[in-house]
Parts: sequence; C-alpha cells; structure tokens
Amino acid sequence: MIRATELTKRYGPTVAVDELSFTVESGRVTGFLGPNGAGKSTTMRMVLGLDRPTKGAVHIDGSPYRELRHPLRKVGALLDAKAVHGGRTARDHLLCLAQGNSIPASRIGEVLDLVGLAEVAGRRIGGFSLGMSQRLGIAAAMLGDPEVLLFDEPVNGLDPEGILWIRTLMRKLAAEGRTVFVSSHLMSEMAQTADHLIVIGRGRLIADSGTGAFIDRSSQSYVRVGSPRSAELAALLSAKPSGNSAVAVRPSRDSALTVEPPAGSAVESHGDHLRVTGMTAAEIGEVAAAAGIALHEVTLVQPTLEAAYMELTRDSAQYTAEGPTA
Ligand SMILES: Nc1ncnc2c1ncn2[C@@H]1O[C@H](COP(=O)(O)OP(=O)(O)OP(=O)(O)O)[C@@H](O)[C@H]1O
Repeated sequence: MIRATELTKRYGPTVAVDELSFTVESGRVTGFLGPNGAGKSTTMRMVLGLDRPTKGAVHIDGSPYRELRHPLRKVGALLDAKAVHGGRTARDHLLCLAQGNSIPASRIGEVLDLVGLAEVAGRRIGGFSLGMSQRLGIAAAMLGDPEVLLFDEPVNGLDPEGILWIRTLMRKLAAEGRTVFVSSHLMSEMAQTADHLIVIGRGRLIADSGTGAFIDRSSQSYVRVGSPRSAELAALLSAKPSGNSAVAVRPSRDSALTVEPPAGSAVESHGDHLRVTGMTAAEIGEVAAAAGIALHEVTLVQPTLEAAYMELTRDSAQYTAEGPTA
C-alpha cells in the first residue's frame, strides 16, 4: 500500500505537487491520470525517494522509501525505460541491480523469461527497440519480486501486442495481491486496465474513485433515437413529467396518447436524431409503439472514460491548443 499525506513539491515558484493525499490499495490496478504537467512523474519520483517532498510525506507499507532495507524487494518501478547504460547486456544490467539488493542471480533468468527477453539476454541494451527496453524495465522492476509496482507511462510507444502484454501483466500482478500504480495518457487503455483511478490537475487531487463510478458520475449516458417522425416522438417524450421513476403511457379518450415521462428525463434534437436522457431504450420503444411511430435507430450511448476525463480535467489542463475558429 502507498499512502501520500499532504504531499507537496515546489520547484522555485512552481508548485508541481500541492498537498496531495491519497492511498493506493493492494490487490488492484490504480490508474494515475492527469494532463501534461499535472505532477504525476514528480509524485512517482517522491514515492521512490528520488525527489524530496517540500512538505508532507509518502509511505510504502508504513515506511518512507529511503528507509526500506532492500528497496527493490519491496518496490519495483518503471520510470524511464531508456535511462539505462546502453553498453551493458540485458543480463549484466539486471545482475548489477540484483547484486546491489541482495537478490540471488538465479532470479535474473526468471524475470527475463517473464518478460520474453531470454533469447536476447546477451545483447547490448543500446540496440534495443523501445518495446524491448520497456520489457527490460519491467524485468528490472520485477527483480525483487516486490509487493508494490509503479509504472510511469508503461505502454508509451508500444505496438498493440506489447500493450496487451503489459495490460495482462498488470492485471495478473494485482490479482496476486500486489499494489499496482500506473500512470498513462491512454484513456481507452486505462479503462480496460485500472480498477481505481486517482486523477490530479495542477498538482491537486481532482478525483479518487473506482473506474466505473468515475465514468458514471462525470458523464451521462443517453439513448440515441432515429425516426422519420422524430419531431412527433420528441413532443411525446418531452411531455410534463409524472414525478415517477418510469414512463407512463395511457390512451386518452380522444384516441390520442398521454405520455408522462419520468422525472429528470430530457430530450434534445441533434440533426436527424434525438438524444434522450433519463429513459431506457425499452421505455422509448414502448412510447413509439403505442403512438405507431417507426423507429430506425435506438442505441444506448455510454460515456467513455476519455469523455469523463476530459469533462473533469477541462479546467486544470495547463497546456491546451485553441479550438478551430469557424
Ligand atoms: N526538476 C524540475 N525543475 C523544475 N520544474 C519541474 C521539475 N520537474 C517537474 N517540474 C515542473 O513540475 C510540474 C509537474 O511536472 P511533472 O513532470 O511531474 O508532470 P506530469 O504530470 O508527469 O506531466 P507529463 O504528463 O507531461 O509527463 C510541471 O510544471 C513541470 O514543469
């Protein structure tokens, strides 16, 4: 478990991390998200004792990193995969790390197998592709069989096969009960990998919640409805709400239809289709059937993590391009 308490880092006038408090629990993958310059790398560097907090603290299972007796056996990290001595072979690189942390040399073969680099163990790292370097960085992180793993942008520049491999590995490590803390800008990837999200902007905490709850809370799902009589349907669905949680449809005496939509529902017209919130696709279908209106499309559109994230961090993005001026 990683616990940050009022963690703060200033570089001169820049407040990179601002009174950040959060807990990264074991047994799940926790995604660490935020716009460029939000303070993710600085936070990770403080977790690993590479930067000293200006204020506050961060503990790994109760101890600051610098007080761990065998750090690699407690925490493994992939920060910058290319920041290695290019003249060494993969095996020698891992051997150096193992020797400094009282890790038996026999573990090197195991981690090389784990990351699929056994065949190139004797090759110099300088000639490795980005994907191979990422795998080597993960082998180094796994060397001490640590309970806590930190990955900073682990899928950056990887091909789809490499991305799938890292996703599967992270999920497996969390299922083994380890603490997995991973930063990424790839929202679709995080949606598939992370159980929990910590989102920061300008060094401050914006959200700390389960991935599903984060998406549900930040952005509404809606039903997209296509019909040749969409204006009529919109009029029926926009009638005075009943105050109930479900739609009520009743034939009136004059053979017209009385529809009472549920409280809080809304209908918007978007070009040739309607966007309906607060009603299910089935309810909309019932209303249309009762009114004899044909439907050409009824699609439940669920928000993506990317949409929820953009909505939440819009005000805290430091570097944004101006939109096209039409
Ligand atoms: N060594 C440093 N000296 C001065 N300022 C720094 C230093 N390291 C980081 N910063 C500043 O601190 C802020 C946070 O940077 P950081 O790299 O932690 O953000 P990040 O969320 O990891 O960004 P990115 O997603 O772009 O990698 C930025 O404004 C950055 O310019």
